[in-house]
Amino acid sequence: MKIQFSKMQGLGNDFMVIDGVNQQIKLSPDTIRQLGDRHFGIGFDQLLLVEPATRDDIDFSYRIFNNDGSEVEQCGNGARCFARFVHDKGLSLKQEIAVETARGVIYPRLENNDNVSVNMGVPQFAPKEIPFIADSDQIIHPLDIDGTNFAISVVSMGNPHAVQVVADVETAPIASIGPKIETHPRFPAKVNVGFMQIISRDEIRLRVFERAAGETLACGTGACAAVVAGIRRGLLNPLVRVITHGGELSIAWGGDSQAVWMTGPAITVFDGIINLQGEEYAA
Ligand SMILES: N[C@@H](CCC[C@H](N)C(=O)O)C(=O)O
Repeated sequence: MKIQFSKMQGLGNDFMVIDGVNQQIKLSPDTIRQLGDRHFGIGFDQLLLVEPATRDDIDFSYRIFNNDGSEVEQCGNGARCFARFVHDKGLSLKQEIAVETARGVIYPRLENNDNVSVNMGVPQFAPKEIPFIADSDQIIHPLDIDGTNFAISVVSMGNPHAVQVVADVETAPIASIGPKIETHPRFPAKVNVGFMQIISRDEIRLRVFERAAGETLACGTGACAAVVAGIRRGLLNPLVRVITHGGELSIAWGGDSQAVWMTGPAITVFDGIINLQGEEYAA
């Protein structure tokens, strides 16, 4: 079975994007892991599967898999690449698209300057995947790691994030503390771990140790979560420039029950065809 795909990236967070509207695709977690391998496969942080809408009021469904094969609820950089993909492949002529994800509908919009803006929905502060946080008014939660308390803010952008403020993202212990927070027993569904350095009320530097994927060059939902956490902590203005190792995003949030807006690039690197064996690839 041959599968056509595009390799895409948003700020260096990279994706294998598959048209599941015109191709019948069924991939096992094992296969996704193999495809995601940077030496033996195509290599990506996440695989995005574009599928037909299940309802009349939306345009597409969109499924997201980390490169370990696990399916996740949301992906910000992926949402921008998804919008660029359906437009460039002629699957939709609309400038603004309604897309169903595992955790609600989001609305990517193609801008005239090649950027994509996405209404990422309303953040949540006592997400159901983090049962110990019953009080959404509590903005900072202590988290014990090997006897040291880390002051984290928990934000769900559909997927879970634990954000902390650090003095310098370049020297922050991402590789050692990231996995410990990701797999901390207080996060039974695991968590994406954000390290945010406040540069000013309008600008942050951010590194994210992503759940299942490890540190990526940028994380879109991580940027939304960090800005929301910073605004709730009284450290940031409603419009913030987020600088990552892969480039910059603009994140806007008006507070309370308002949706978060994310704006940034979405780039196609190449198109490809992969020849896969086995019936699991042909539905
Ligand atoms: N890179 C993404 C987030 C992908 C999913 C994440 N690793 C999770 O497990 O929730 C983004 O840009 O948001």
